[in-house]
Amino acid sequence: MSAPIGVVGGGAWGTALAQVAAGAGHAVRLWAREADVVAGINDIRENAAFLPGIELSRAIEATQDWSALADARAILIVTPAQHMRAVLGHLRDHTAPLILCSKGIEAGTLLPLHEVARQAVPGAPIAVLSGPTFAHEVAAGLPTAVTLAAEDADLAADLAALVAQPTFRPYASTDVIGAEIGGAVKNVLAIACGVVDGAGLGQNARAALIARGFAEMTRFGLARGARAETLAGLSGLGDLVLTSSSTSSRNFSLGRGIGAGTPAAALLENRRTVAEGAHTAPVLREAAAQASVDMPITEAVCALLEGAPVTATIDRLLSRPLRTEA
Ligand SMILES: NC(=O)C1=CN([C@@H]2O[C@H](COP(=O)(O)OP(=O)(O)OC[C@H]3O[C@@H](n4cnc5c(N)ncnc54)[C@H](O)[C@@H]3O)[C@@H](O)[C@H]2O)C=CC1
Ligand SMILES: O=C(CO)COP(=O)(O)O
Repeated sequence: MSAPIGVVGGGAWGTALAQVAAGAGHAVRLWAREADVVAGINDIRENAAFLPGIELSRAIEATQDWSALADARAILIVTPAQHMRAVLGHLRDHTAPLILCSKGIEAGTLLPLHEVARQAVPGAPIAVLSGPTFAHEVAAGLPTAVTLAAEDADLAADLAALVAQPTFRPYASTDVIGAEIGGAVKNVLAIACGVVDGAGLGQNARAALIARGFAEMTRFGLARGARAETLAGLSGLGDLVLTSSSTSSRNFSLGRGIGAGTPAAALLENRRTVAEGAHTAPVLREAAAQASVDMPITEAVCALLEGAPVTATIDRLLSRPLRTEA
């Protein structure tokens, strides 16, 4: 039997990706933080806390023991973005490729996650997997496609082949920063689209917001070295279209609640699942200011998360001076 695939993170997405890797024929070791998640996967083949209702493959072995990942041929990293550096500290001496599947930018350093991983695990080649992928659909075997990016084109192609299935199609890329920025920014834009929905502003407004949001993503991405075609691909526009129009998105749902009048703080209090956009928004605002990129939608989302009134925030966005579209 060949070496197993490792997965770090027993949330919805880590569990769904473990199911994908098992479906591609691999033994899978899934490191999870919660004892109840480990017991549920090993004993009744279900992650009831984060991915209920999906029967998990017997090829997945859950563990809380880091040494179980020692012989992994590749490790998928699927923790919330702001915990990634701490979690990677446990893998410091690993040399197997790490595939980062989280979406965000590190607070404080403003670093994209592949640079965090490079610092934390200096001997490991780094790749990024990102795209339109609601965990419950992927785990149920419904089809999708993702971007799998690594600076080394051969590594990207090898890792894509490692996890591919007919219903899970990775497209290899060498644009690592592009794949990361799309996923991070779309979560913030999904909150904004949820606000428009919750406030009852209509479908035209949401379409306009998606288009102007994509312009915002593109400005920021290009300033940080991303390629335009990556931003217009699966990990950028593809994921933006998905999450900006569905209540299956935690970020969209958070925005919808805010738009309907519930304070953001109340919606964020005591949640067990992660809405990454709420963590990314203030970091993105700071990174945009540092790069001198105008991101009015991101600023509006930050204001709403900080408790600004919905109507006044939307009025401010709509009363910006008229400008050219380009
Ligand atoms: N759920 C989805 O459909 C998708 C999620 N992602 C990304 O994957 C990443 C993980 O999200 P999900 O699996 O959905 O999470 P989740 O919301 O299902 O579960 C929360 C996760 O956070 C972990 N966690 C909480 N506190 C922690 C700490 N102090 N240290 C380490 N881990 C901690 C929990 O162990 C659990 O794994 C996020 O960056 C998300 O944006 C990406 C694509 C799809
Ligand atoms: O990233 C996702 C789908 O690609 C999941 O979106 P949410 O985190 O908003 O649920």
